[in-house]
Amino acid sequence: MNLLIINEKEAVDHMQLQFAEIINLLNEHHLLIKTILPPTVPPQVSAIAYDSRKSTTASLFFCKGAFKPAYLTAAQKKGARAYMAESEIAVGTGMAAFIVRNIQKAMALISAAFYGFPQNQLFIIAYTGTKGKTTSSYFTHQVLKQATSNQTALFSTIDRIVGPKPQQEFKSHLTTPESLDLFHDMRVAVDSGMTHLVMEVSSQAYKKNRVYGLKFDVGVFLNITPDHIGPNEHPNFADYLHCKSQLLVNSRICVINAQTKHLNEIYQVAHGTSQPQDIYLFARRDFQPTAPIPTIDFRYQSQEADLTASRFMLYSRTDKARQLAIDGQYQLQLPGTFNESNAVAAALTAGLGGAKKDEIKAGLAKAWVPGRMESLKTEQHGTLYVDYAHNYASMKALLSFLEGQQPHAKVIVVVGSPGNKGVSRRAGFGKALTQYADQAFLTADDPGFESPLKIAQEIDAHIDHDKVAVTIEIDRKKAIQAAIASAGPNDIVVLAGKGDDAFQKIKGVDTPYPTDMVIAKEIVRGLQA
Ligand SMILES: CC(=O)N[C@H]1[C@@H](OP(=O)(O)OP(=O)(O)OC[C@H]2O[C@@H](n3ccc(=O)[nH]c3=O)[C@H](O)[C@@H]2O)O[C@H](CO)[C@@H](O)[C@@H]1O[C@H](C)C(=O)N[C@@H](C)C(=O)N[C@H](CCC(=O)O)C(=O)O
Ligand SMILES: Nc1ncnc2c1ncn2[C@@H]1O[C@H](COP(=O)(O)OP(=O)(O)OP(=O)(O)O)[C@@H](O)[C@H]1O
Repeated sequence: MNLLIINEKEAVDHMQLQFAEIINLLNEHHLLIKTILPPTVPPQVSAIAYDSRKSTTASLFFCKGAFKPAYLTAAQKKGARAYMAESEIAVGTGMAAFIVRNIQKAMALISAAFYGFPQNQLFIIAYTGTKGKTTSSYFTHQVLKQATSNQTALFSTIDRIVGPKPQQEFKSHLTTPESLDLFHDMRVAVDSGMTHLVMEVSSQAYKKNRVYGLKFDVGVFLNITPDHIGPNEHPNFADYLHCKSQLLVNSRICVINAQTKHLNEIYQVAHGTSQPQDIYLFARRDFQPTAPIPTIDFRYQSQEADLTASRFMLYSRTDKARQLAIDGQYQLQLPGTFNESNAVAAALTAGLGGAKKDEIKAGLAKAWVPGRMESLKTEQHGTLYVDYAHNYASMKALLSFLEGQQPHAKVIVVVGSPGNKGVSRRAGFGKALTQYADQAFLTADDPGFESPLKIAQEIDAHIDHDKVAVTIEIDRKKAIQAAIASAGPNDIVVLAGKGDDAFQKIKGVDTPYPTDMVIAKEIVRGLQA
């Protein structure tokens, strides 16, 4: 954390924004309603902030979201000289003020300008999709890291890597950072010599205008299934799809998984702003669309997939695909047929970013993602998997893959569902468990302000008890202990939903949690002793 502060200082020391530039930018985007410019206030800022706790002298303060006037007062006390908001704020009297139609859009534009439009100095690859964003981003990053001699940044749900030094790696708070943080981190990346950036773009990022005005070199649409629909996220599926599709509107080159649901709608969105020669589609070799779809550029075929690795072939099918020269056999140490699809997306985007076939092969062969399909083989209690599967689609993909690999194994799953979001996941877990599990331990997973017991009971209500033996154990560690203890040597134990998370979100507090894998290893050691 310390180094980020040092970098922040290095990065922002030379930054300044004139009020005239702010006004021009806001006017260009029809966002400015009114300015208040007291003659006593110097007409420029040398810092920007949206959090009073981080506000500094001579700064511009953005009043957004669940804002309280006390935050502006706090910022002013620290030397903020201007604020931007959607309406005038009485406690800001005496400060310069920019009243705007949409504070989130305005903040994104001003942040990009303040940090000197760092995006123009980066080749940016962005992923969206209900599932696979993090995995594909890690795959792509690991390939490009080698291909660019460690000059590729990564902004993912798990980590942000803003420079080549080990100290320039931080845990993420959001999948896609707030716009100000995003442009700040891009600036640091550019100043640290980064030439490429791989990032995840969530649907919320578009909903909340965190990436407003940002153009990507390559935008990838992986897949979409109902998720993130609820009071704090999207009102309905149409809104979710609309927000996700915006990535393609804002990308110079679009890459689309042709097996995604709503393919034709998604392709039309891409086609609205990109010519067909800039749109690449990929699908499995045996994929047979049930309705006419645009030409598929790449096909891939699984050659060998087991519980620890997979090998697949990639074939170009069009002239533009052939030009990338990435046909061939690839190997992954991450199991799961769905990961082949993520790897194809990574191979394509890395190729578009300048990586050569051999570099892609070498990068993918070594690629690894924290908390995604991590396995632990035990002597007496089968094979354990820690995986971030946390909705119906991912749980189905995971469990059907494992069942296909070991049809006779007993499948034991430990899972919970978060509170205050993704409520549809509860029914989804019930359905997937009924389809694929023999035994389920329902437990806590970021219960937030809800009762974890009530959430577990809701999942349970969607399980067919003739097919699955269910135990509710809210203490996650005890649930994992019971699941492992009940597994025989040839069984499969899946610890789902938390991946590499080192906390449980309980009543607004990130409560430290050792991670599923750390707990599993400790339990296995204890059982073997
Ligand atoms: C609903 C939503 O998107 N909320 C986000 C939003 O909150 P907000 O603007 O209301 O901010 P707030 O934290 O309530 O506080 C209000 C304002 O007062 C400021 N403040 C607060 C306290 C103080 O002392 N001083 C002060 O100035 C805050 O910095 C903020 O600017 O802006 C905050 C950062 O500025 C985010 O942390 C917060 O994300 C919440 C926590 C969140 O979890 N969002 C999820 C739904 C999300 O975005 N998820 C997606 C992934 C989903 C997917 O996989 O598709 C993501 O991209 O991460
Ligand atoms: N292409 C895919 N299709 C279906 N399921 C997938 C795919 N890729 C990964 N998964 C499953 O989804 C889980 C989450 O994967 P990943 O973290 O890469 O997705 P994500 O899009 O970043 O998810 P989230 O938005 O929930 O953070 C994995 O642990 C795996 O079980």
